[in-house]
Amino acid sequence: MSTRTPLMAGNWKMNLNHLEAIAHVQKLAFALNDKDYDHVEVAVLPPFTDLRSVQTLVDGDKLKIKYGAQDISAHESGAYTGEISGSMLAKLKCTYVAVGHSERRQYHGESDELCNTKVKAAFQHGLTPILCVGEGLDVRKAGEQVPHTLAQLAGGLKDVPAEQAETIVIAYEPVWAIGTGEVATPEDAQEVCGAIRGRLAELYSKELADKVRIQYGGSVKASNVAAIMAQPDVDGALVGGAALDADEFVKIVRFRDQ
Ligand SMILES: O=C(CO)COP(=O)(O)O
Repeated sequence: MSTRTPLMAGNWKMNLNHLEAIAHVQKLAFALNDKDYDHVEVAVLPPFTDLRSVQTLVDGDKLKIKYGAQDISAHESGAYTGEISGSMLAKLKCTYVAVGHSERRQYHGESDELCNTKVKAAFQHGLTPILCVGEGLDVRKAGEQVPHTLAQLAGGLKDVPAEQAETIVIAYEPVWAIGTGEVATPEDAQEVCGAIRGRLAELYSKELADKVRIQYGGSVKASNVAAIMAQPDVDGALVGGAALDADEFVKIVRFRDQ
């Protein structure tokens, strides 16, 4: 029996301004009750411009919802126009930061090397990286999803010490299943999430691998979350579109009831 607490995280992507963010988090806070948090952790990853508003709400009302950013600069500070540093995110009491989301890799050319620097920057500031990995459709069609994803995993974790790596969250997000309505089957998700855990055991130790939470992401909704969560190596979901609907996201958090 796994002792890993599932992490249900909403990646809002470039949606919801800071006023909408407040309304959305208030809806989540109103709908979720203490019991919901007994067996699951809930987090939102809003745009940078929303973080201060979300922090004020979470702090002020002592909410159990955690929050984080969708990206982090590889740099510390200085002349890096448009970048947001780890220390800025830590100052806003972010818990999580997504690193290497496929949309960053695809549209902003982020390499495994850059993701590795960002993972280290996150740890340096006490943030927990959610390292996103996963294959595109061409790789899936060639049957190369496991080696492809494991190479991204190893690249992102290069030279990351065990005491940090054991706290990381890995999000397996097959690119062909993101925003397409095309959800991977629970068996597809398990195949790669299981392989990720196996590689973590090789890179570090079995004990460490057993502690790391591995999320699945890609068209997760209330109607498919339970089957995905039933897989032994899936420890949560990174939810895009469905996280923008508070009622739907609450149902995802309550995956045991679905
Ligand atoms: O990219 C995702 C989460 O990071 C998944 O997005 P969708 O849930 O919209 O497919």
